[in-house]
Amino acid sequence: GLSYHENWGKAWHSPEPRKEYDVVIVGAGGHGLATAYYLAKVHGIRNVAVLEKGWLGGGNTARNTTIVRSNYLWDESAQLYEKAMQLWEGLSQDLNYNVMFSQRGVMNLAHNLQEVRDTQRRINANRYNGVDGEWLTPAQVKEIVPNINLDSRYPVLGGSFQRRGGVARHDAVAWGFARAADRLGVHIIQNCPVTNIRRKDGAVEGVETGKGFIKAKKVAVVVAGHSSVLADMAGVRLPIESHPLQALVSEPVKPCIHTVIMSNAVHAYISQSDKGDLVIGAGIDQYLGYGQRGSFHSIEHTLQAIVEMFPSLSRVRMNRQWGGIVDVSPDACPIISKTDVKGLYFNCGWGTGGFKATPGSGWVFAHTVAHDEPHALNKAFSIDRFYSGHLIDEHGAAAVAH
Ligand SMILES: Cc1cc2nc3c(=O)[nH]c(=O)nc-3n(C[C@H](O)[C@H](O)[C@H](O)COP(=O)(O)OP(=O)(O)OC[C@H]3O[C@@H](n4cnc5c(N)ncnc54)[C@H](O)[C@@H]3O)c2cc1C
Ligand SMILES: CSCC(=O)[O-]
Repeated sequence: GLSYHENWGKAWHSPEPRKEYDVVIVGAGGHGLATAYYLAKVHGIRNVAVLEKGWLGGGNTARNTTIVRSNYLWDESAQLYEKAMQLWEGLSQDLNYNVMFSQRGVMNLAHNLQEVRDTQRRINANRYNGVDGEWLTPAQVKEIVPNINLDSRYPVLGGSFQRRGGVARHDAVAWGFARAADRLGVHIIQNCPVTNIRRKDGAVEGVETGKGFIKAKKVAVVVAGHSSVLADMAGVRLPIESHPLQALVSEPVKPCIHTVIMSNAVHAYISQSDKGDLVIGAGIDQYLGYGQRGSFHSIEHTLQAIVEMFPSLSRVRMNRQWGGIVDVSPDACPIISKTDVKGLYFNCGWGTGGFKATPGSGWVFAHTVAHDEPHALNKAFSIDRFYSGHLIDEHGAAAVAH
């Protein structure tokens, strides 16, 4: 370990890898770091290494628009995301690190009769699962969002509102989980790409990395957009497509958006950061790619949609645009699962919406790795569903259609 002075101010150590660990987690994004934390805290498994090819929290965890909600349609999804929501509500205290979770509400707009019916159905389904949600009339939408244009080419006929939803500081989530896991003895090893997953007699043996071979009884892969790359190393087939997903922020302006507003039909969503930037996003670029960038037409389409809903923002300057690589599954639901290789587990397929699940994803994945069996909350999200056909289609709740 480091002396007090060496360690002073460091949130986590940077150890050299041991030759062997009980569990190796590939990917130090929010989900991987949360998995390590809950393995150590809940299951007492501390001989764990999180291997990260770049810097911790540098992937989608650092690149997302930070929306947190749990108002998904199907029981399996609503219960999993609601577990995450409940963990969010105590996360800063648990990690002793302010993740800046701001429950300012999340609004999903309806622009035609079908969306009205689908949205009201989802609110009722949410209530069965103990997920808060209410229907807003257009007047109620306007009361919460005074500068919205209700009468654009896509008239606002109402919307759902989840008041417990909101936003969080994405970097702080990664830093909080990393610091807490480190203090429980987890090794977080950055600049350590996994280049192969070694197997023997149908079981995982360990991983080859930029820092040499590391033996492990269990390997848990949480690499989001690179999931297919890692799966290929282990001969595992995943029904995952990797697409660019872009977002952008404006110059800081005075507080004018006090909640999160999402529209599937107009195809954009917006919130305002504590610094005053308007945080804007939409759907994926339709081509497959591993570049953390996207096409200009996606940004243009998104801004047209935003100006359609908020004409008053038409002269605000955009400051930054970026992209991530999202791992989209056929039913817009995650795969949190054992595989046919003994001791090898995958947690992926979160697509455009996994940040909101971060604590819940880590919590159930840690259980799955510790017990070699899924928790009741992720049992339905096994890779086998793509063989059995028991999909859980959440494209409608994915906020901005993939
Ligand atoms: C622009 C954008 C906006 C989004 N907005 C939202 C939102 O508002 N709300 C929401 O819920 N979700 C949102 N998402 C989705 C969300 O960001 C992701 O689902 C979630 O962050 C995935 O977390 P993760 O830890 O699994 O992945 P990541 O944070 O990407 O972590 C995976 C890590 O694995 C590492 N890795 C990859 N290959 C290797 C290797 N071979 N060896 C070692 N390490 C490796 C990567 O470097 C990376 O650090 C958005 C995504 C993007 C891109
Ligand atoms: C990128 S979309 C965010 C969400 O799913 O709420």
